[in-house]
This record gives sequence, structure tokens and C-alpha cells, in this order.
Amino acid sequence: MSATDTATDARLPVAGPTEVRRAFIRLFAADKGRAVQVLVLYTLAAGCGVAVPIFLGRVVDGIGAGWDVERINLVCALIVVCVAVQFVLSRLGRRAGYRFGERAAARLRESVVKRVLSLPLDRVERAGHGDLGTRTSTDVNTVADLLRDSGPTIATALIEVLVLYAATFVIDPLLGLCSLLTLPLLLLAARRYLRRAGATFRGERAAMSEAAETLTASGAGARTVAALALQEERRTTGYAHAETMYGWFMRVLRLQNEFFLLLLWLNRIQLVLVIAAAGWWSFEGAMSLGAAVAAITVTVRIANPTNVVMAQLNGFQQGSAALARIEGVNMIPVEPRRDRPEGSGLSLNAVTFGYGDGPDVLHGLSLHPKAGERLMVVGPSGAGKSTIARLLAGIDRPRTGSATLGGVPMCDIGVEELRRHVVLVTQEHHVFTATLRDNLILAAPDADDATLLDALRRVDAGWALAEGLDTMLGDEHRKLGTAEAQQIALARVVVADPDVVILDEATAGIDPASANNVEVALAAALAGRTVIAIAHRLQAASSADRIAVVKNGRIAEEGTHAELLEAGGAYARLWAAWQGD
Ligand SMILES: Nc1ncnc2c1ncn2[C@@H]1O[C@H](COP(=O)(O)OP(=O)(O)OP(=O)(O)O)[C@@H](O)[C@H]1O
Repeated sequence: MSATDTATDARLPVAGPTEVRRAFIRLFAADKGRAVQVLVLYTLAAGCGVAVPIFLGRVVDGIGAGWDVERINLVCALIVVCVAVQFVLSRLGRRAGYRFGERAAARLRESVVKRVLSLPLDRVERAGHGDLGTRTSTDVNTVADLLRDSGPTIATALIEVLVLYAATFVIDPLLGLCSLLTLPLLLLAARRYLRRAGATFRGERAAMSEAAETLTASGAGARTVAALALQEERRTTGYAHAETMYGWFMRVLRLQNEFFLLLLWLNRIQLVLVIAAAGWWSFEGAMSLGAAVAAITVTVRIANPTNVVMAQLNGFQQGSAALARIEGVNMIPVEPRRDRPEGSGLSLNAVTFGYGDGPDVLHGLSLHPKAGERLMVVGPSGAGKSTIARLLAGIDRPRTGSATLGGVPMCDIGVEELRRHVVLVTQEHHVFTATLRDNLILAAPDADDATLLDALRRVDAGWALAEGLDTMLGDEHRKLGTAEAQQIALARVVVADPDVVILDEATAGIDPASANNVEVALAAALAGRTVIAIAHRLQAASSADRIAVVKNGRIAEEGTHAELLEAGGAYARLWAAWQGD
């Protein structure tokens, strides 16, 4: 299988029409009261709107029948009242619709974030930041737009169309039938458009997602791209995705142009039919002039909301396509993780593991860190050290064998429970745009300021102590260097106070001299905990209780620094090479 195939397979699923329909129903059902309120307000507003041409027709007929001025004024006053009431009801409806949309969008946003957070980490990693990012931001915003703007607009216009058609029948049933003549064509055109638009919009969104993924990956891996001179390859891939995206945009535009031109013609044909019939019947005396005027005015007004409904179908299609992608996240099976460990003994028992469909990178490897020991895992690049760290932290599930905490398979333990016992610190650390206090307290929401300051002291973060816990961190505020951000990540671990800490090159971003200080301080802070340190630098190896040497996905040697030097094997060679460096 090619890399591209694997990348595509790793994409998150997209829900089908049934799931999307169910999701819409769920969103409406969650705020039924407000949805009904919006519907009632819009129907009453449309009723007031349609009364205007009917009263106008009465005035025309009344003048012919010799009504006095007072009577005419009274009906005109009624028309003014109808316009005013329609205005007020529409405003109230729009406001209620907006509130409904905002609340539904907020619920959707919360649920998708909650769901993403509950997904297995390896699944999230495989999906890629671009795809997940588009689903949790652009797609949620598109659905929010639909619920807040297009949704209420479609509802208003649809209700208005229905009321206007009903009014033509009330004025004259035959004219009502005339106005309905173009309706089958309109419905056929809309159905064809919706069918083609669904697939087109989904294609457009997927292309946008692919393009975003390429950009994000190129940006995130900029250093690797520069180091391996991959600029040309990334540019070509980027242009290819941009071209695909452009192709989809053009398809969308062509589809819309065809449809709206057809719509314009159908509107005109409908109006011509009604004017011709009303004119003919009124000249023949089969219909009053007032009824003809009212029917023509009503038909003229049908065109506008009909166009609004059709124009908003785009928003509806886009919203449905976006909701299909959001619901796709809900379709990823999440295995229940409810087991509780009995103790905090960590162990890898004859595990084999490989990434995705790739070959095994760990081959029947066993490792049993003892409680309270400082175990160092060393080995050449690509030997499998970080993979061991991921299995020990319960991020990945072994293909065979078992990774257990307190005798329970780690991937069956609830994530929150697991993190109370085992924390993995890598070189990837995130600083949130928030105060220093909020950044630290993430790990233990109940920790007081004294605990936080103590943790900062223990990781040698003098700068943080000097600036204070209220300092706002983030790119827009106090921007942290790599070393400072890493100290925050380490301080979080001290605050979290787990039984087992896995440090995967955790001090690699700090300059060697400072790293030593941080490591010494951290070792003191973590005294009594089980610490598994994965390191390239062998500097601290002599102080480890035990060293495990990994080679080609297997434990090649285990023992203390002195024992391994004496054995004269792989570790002795690594040590000699490192001393030489
Ligand atoms: N996400 C991944 N997808 C596919 N293969 C991977 C992935 N991560 C690591 N590998 C492969 O697994 C093997 C072990 O990698 P690992 O990162 O565990 O080694 P390591 O000893 O930590 O290396 P280093 O010291 O360079 O970080 C390597 O062959 C690597 O290419």
C-alpha cells in the first residue's frame, strides 16, 4: 500500500444521509420549545404579509363598487397595521431563530470537542491535524451559520411561499392552479440540483481539507522540509491539492449558475401564466379586477421567497456536508475504557507493535520497571525507544503481548484514571494562551499557588517565579522559548504528581548546561516515583538505577551502568562513543 493510500485510509469517516438527518433532528429536539416559537412567529408574520395584497384587491373592488372614503381608509389602515405587525413578528422570529441557532451551534461545538477528546490518541494522530482541524473549526462554523442564518431564512421564506400559494387559491382556485403549473418543474430542478450539489459540496470540502492538511504538515515540518531539501516536493504536492480544490470550486460555480438561470426562467413563466389568465378572466367578467390585482401581486411576491429558499439551499447543502463530516467523528468506535488498575506496577510483556499497517517495530519485547526505580532506556536512533514510551503510557495498543498497569491492560483503563498514574512528557509541549497559573493547574485543578510555585522551583524555572503566576502566556502575550515551554511541561508533571513518569527526551530542547540543572532538580522532585527516562545523552546514565538498551525493537541488555560497562556489549560501545563525542 502506498503512503498516500495509508494517509487516505487514516482520514476520519463521513456520515451518510440517515445519520445527518438524525443529527439535525437531535439538534432541533434539544431545543424544541424555541424551534416551535420561531415557526409560529414566522407563520404569523407571513400571514400578515399575505393579507396586504388581499386587502389591496378589496380596495380595488370597493372603489369599483362605490365604497365611501371612510371604508376605503379603514381597509388602507388595516393594510398599514398588517405591514407593521408583520415587521414586528419577523423581527421577533429572527431574534428567536438567531438564539436557537446560537444555542444549537454551541451544543454542537461542545459535543464535537468532547468527542474528539475521547478518541484514542493514535486515531487522532493518524487522522492528521488538517482534517480534524477543519472538522472542529470550519465545519462547525458552517453548521453554525446554517442554524443561525440560512436555517431561519429558509424557514421564513418557505413558510412565506406556502402561505402565498395558499392565498392564490383563496383568491381564485383556478388562478391557484395556474400558479402551480411551474411547480413540478421547479421541484424537479431543485431535486436534481440537490442531488448533484450534495456530492459536489462534499468533494469541495474534502479537497479543502486535503489542502489544509498539506499546508499544516508542511508548516509544522518546515525544518525537516528545509533539512531534506523537500521544498520542491512540498510545493508540487501543495499546488496539486490547490488545483484539485480549484476544480471543485469551478464545479460548484457551474452547478449554481445553471440552476439559478433555470430558476429565473421558471419564475418568469409562472408570472406570465398568472397575468395572462387573470387578465383574460377579468376581461371576460369571470373574475373581479380586484381579485386579478390581488392574485398578480401575490404571484409577483412568490418569486422572491422562492429564490431565497433556492439560494439558501447552498447553505443547507454546505451545512449538511459539514454536519456529515462532524457526525463522521461520532461514528469512530470508542472502546469503553473503564477498568481500574490494582496498584501502579507497569509492565510490557512480550509485546509486538507496528504503526498502522506497517511492519513490526517492537518484537516480543518485555520490560518491567520496578516501583520507585529510575530506569533509563537508551539505544540507537530508530531502535524503538519512543515506541516503548508510547506503549508504557497506554497511547498505543500492542499487536500481541500486553502492556499493563497494576495488572490491567493499559488501553482498557479510563484515560483520566490512567493519567493519574502515568504521565508521558515528550519534546512536544503545548503552552495555552492563559495565565501561567492556568497552564500549570491543568494537571491538578485543585492545586494551590504554593504547590504551583514549588513545582516551578523544582524545575529550576527562576524566570517564572520572578514573573509570577498571573503572567499571561501565549504568542500574543509572553512568548516562551523552547526551554521555558519545556520547563512548564515538566512543572505540570510535578503538580500532577503521578506514580510513574515517562520522560521521552524531555529535556532535549534545553541547552546541555541548563538541562543538567533541570534534570537534577526534576530527579529530586520525582524522588520516590517510578521514572522511565528515554535519552540520547548518556550523561545521567550513571545515576540511573537500571539501564535498558534497545536495539532493533528488542531489549539487547539490561543492568546498572557498572554492570553493563563490565559486560562490554552494546551499552559499553554506546558509552565509549558518547564519551568520545
Ligand atoms: N508514527 C509512525 N509511523 C510509522 N512508523 C513510525 C512512527 N513512529 C516511529 N516509527 C518507526 O518506528 C521505528 C521506531 O521508532 P522510534 O521513534 O520508536 O525509535 P527511537 O528509538 O525513539 O528513535 P529516535 O531516537 O530517533 O527518536 C522506526 O523505524 C520509525 O521509523
